[in-house]
Amino acid sequence: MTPEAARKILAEAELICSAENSALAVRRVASEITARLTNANPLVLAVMGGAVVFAGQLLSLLPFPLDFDYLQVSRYRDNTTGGQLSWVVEPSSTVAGRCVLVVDDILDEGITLAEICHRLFALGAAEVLTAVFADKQSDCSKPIAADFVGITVPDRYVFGFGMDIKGAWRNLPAVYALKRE
Ligand SMILES: O=P(O)(O)OC[C@H]1O[C@H](OP(=O)(O)OP(=O)(O)O)[C@H](O)[C@@H]1O
Ligand SMILES: Nc1nc2[nH]cnc2c(=O)[nH]1
Repeated sequence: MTPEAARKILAEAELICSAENSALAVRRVASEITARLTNANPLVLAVMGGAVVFAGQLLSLLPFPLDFDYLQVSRYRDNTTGGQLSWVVEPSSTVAGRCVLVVDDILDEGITLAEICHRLFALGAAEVLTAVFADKQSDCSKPIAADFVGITVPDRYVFGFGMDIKGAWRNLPAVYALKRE
């Protein structure tokens, strides 16, 4: 996408969650995770690339021992609707016997997070917990619910705070919804 096209998309978009409220949501999630996992020595796995902002901010707010690694799956690529899930990077650290905390930007249909949890249990994880920055409201039932949720977003395509629109605007500190067609 050209820089001009990216700027036009942002200019026409609707603010869903300000930078201030996004930061507050991360702090609240960090407190909830701390209360639950202080003594668990978890392996925190960020789902790249969408989790980059959430995971980065969250990690610095977790005041207990943990290991960090990442995995990568892709289902949307440059589209605004999901397709076939493909594994780009499998978890490389040893997950067997570990308490694993999966961190992702958004839970939409839930297919991505459900597949990741399934894979981690297959690799022998003792416990798998999930944290998403945004949970999308939906009338359809999802195959998984996240253990920790930052904000709820409407059933529209959203971007910012790690979430992209055709590769652009992961770097925004706030969350926006794409202009309605
Ligand atoms: O709940 P679902 O409907 O399965 O969608 C959620 C997934 O979609 C996005 O990933 P995407 O495939 O766009 O990859 P990305 O992280 O590279 O943007 C997002 O980062 C979540 O992992
Ligand atoms: N950027 C982005 N990625 C998604 N993956 C699943 N739903 C969404 C969404 O609304 N925005």
